[in-house]
Amino acid sequence: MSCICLGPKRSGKTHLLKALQEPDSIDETSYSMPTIGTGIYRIHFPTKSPNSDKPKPPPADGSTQAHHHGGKKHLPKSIQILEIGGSMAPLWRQYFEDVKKLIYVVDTSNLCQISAAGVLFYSILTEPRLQKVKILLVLAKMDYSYRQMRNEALLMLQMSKLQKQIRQQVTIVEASAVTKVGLDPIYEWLQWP
Ligand SMILES: Nc1nc2c(ncn2[C@@H]2O[C@H](COP(=O)(O)OP(=O)(O)OP(=O)(O)O)[C@@H](O)[C@H]2O)c(=O)[nH]1
Repeated sequence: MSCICLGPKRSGKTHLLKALQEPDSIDETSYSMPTIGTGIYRIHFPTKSPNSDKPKPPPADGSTQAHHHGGKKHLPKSIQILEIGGSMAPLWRQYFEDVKKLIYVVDTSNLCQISAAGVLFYSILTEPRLQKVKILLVLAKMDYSYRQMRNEALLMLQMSKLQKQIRQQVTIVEASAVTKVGLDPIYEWLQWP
């Protein structure tokens, strides 16, 4: 799978992917079972009609191919993402072959586990097979977190130090599966090659 989603147990991966797949399927009462093993999600990118700012629903045919129109290259309409459960962390590396994009989800509302999340993140960034991979760091559950938590989370992940040492391009997005904050930049990141 060319796009994988990793992160510690209960960090919010399943919730986020479900929200990206079907925004209305998640609210503050939703619960996701721990992922034992892996899960596959097909995410359709919202499209904007020329006369409206409202995203249009995904195409019924589920088509995914990039195509050319009037000489202009169009972006893909959907992407498939493999989520690997946090309980599978010791086995994550079995899934690192042929990965082009990697989403790493951290629970920003739980600073107690963030150092452990950082250690796992570092092991991903130093993995030889992932040196050319584009990385999206999602600071999840932002609806639970107060404003300053973003900076505290990045500090505890030692991001400024890490970014000087690593070769990958890391994009950071604050998101919430409940309020849908951050979903648009994630769609954009996923859609662009
Ligand atoms: N308030 C809030 N709660 C969230 C959000 N995302 C996840 N949660 C809560 O956190 C729980 C765990 O989220 P999951 O998405 O299952 O976590 P996961 O990373 O897939 O966990 P594993 O399957 O163990 O790897 C959910 O059941 C929700 O209760 C969010 O954006 N906001």
